[in-house]
Amino acid sequence: MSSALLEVEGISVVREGKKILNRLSLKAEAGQITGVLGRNGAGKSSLAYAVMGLANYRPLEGRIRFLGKEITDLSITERGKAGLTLAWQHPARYEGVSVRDYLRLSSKGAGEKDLASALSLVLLDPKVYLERMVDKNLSGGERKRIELASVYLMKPRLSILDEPDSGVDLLALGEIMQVFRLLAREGHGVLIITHREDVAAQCDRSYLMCSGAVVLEGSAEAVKRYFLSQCEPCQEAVALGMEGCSE
Ligand SMILES: Nc1ncnc2c1ncn2[C@@H]1O[C@H](COP(=O)(O)OP(=O)(O)OP(=O)(O)O)[C@@H](O)[C@H]1O
Repeated sequence: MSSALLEVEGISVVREGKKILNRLSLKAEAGQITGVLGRNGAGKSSLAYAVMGLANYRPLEGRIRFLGKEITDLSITERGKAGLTLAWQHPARYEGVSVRDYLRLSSKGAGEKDLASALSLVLLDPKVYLERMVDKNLSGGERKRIELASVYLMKPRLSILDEPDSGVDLLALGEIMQVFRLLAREGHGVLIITHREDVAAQCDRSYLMCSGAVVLEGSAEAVKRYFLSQCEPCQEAVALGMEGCSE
């Protein structure tokens, strides 16, 4: 039996008559950071939604397996219970909820010390931030970091992180990658969705996506090189009748 935590096998998703995922296959292993790299519009977020089971992203063909069991027809809630979590590209705001309560919700049983150390991991001072509200007064980057702290406390079997660097400055990025590394070292799986080759390069393995399909799989460094070499795999995608990237 395969050891992969997540196995996506040949899924296709159509939205408003457009095939946004095209027989896409990939795997994410426990204890590893897997990257999905692609330009804007490649279909990365759609892949995350399909894996999480959002209603409009049910595959027309193919299947998704998690921990060896088929989950293609499971609801979002059932997938969450099985250990899948998605940190959205744009984190939500919760008016009237303090950072402390928000973090507590994500991890039953976490004590004050755990909350503080999770905030410190994402470079936010617990003395300042535990009392703040998860509302519009937090900057986008602060909310993003708080969401990542909550994922760290939750410790799902597989965290899917959609553009975890968005709104986060370059200096903090290296530290934040360390949070994912910690999760992987603890045996959890991490799937990072990104359009930045420097983020993908820090993963253990990566996939390059173009026009809803995986066009290259390999070491993160190799995928980064391909991506930077004017995205040659895109030419292959075009040859297969897909749209290819616009650039
Ligand atoms: N509901 C929808 N109806 C029509 N087209 C859609 C819909 N959702 C997504 N798409 C299209 O599918 C393609 C993939 O979108 P997706 O958001 O998955 O890309 P992405 O790689 O995450 O992009 P970005 O890096 O800009 O976030 C895009 O061309 C997008 O316009």
